[in-house]
Amino acid sequence: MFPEQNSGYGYEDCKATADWLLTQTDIRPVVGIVCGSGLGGLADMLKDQVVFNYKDIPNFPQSTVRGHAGQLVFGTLKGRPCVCMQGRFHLYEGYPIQKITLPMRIFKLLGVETVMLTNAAGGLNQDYKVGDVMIIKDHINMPGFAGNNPLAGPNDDRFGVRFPCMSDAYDRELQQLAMDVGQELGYSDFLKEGVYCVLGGPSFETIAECRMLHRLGADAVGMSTVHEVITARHCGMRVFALSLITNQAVMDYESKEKANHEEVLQTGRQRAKQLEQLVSAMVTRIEHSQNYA
Ligand SMILES: O=P(O)(O)O[C@@H]1C[C@H](O)[C@@H](CO)O1
Ligand SMILES: Nc1nc2[nH]cnc2c(=O)[nH]1
Repeated sequence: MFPEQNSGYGYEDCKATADWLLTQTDIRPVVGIVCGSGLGGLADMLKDQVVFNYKDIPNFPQSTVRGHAGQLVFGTLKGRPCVCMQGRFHLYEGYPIQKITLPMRIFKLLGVETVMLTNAAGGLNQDYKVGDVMIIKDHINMPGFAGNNPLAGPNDDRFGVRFPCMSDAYDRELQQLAMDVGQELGYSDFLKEGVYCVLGGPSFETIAECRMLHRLGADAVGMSTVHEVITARHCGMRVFALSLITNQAVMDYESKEKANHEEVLQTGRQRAKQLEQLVSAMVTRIEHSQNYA
């Protein structure tokens, strides 16, 4: 279950991949962006792009899900050097959890300081509507309750400590920045803040499961992000994450609604432009160790 040395996920493997990427481009990213299902258009915001197919990057997994293009895009966003994953990996694709999160460690070794993650999620909070954008303030890691945590196994201190704190996983300044920027852009009507719960997928939830998750304090449910957040925090990157509420979780036996991936992708397309505006405006205002003004 745990990665052995030479498993392909260790420090040396991540370093080899990061070093290889750094020989292929002069861009030295300080922001890393992860595109959720149907949100790959975020990568199109980058200027002066250098694009790698995942299949050409040593050690990198392959995207297998529709709506996840499988490209790593380097470029600049309003002058800030960025790297963007156009396609992420999920537990249900069959990858070991350490492989799903490997890109976070590669981000770190590329010099990334801030990670911005996006996902598509089902809304559990009855005040949420399809198309709302939920700024994630906290998470519930259901697979983690069963021991499925990306940090399980030997700890490599070069990345971080054995027992990282998660009560500050989601950077509060960045949450506030998102709210401020969202307000300036006129997005207040569809901006929310809430708790994201990750499940393993790929099946969507039953009605009883949705009711249970809601009672436990989750506002939205999905199949990603949390493993990446844990790994990113472990190695000391700042984290911002948001969910696009692509569908309403079915909570009622009378409902005719059925969760489906088509609706997820369709909602992504409808909100794409506003999400691009929000993320790009935030990127220009995040402070980094170097000044790009
Ligand atoms: O990568 P994300 O979390 O955005 O993808 C969600 C979860 C499933 O992969 C898919 C279901 O439609 O969207
Ligand atoms: N688990 C889960 N993931 C999603 N991704 C987008 N919508 C949903 C949903 O309703 N449930």
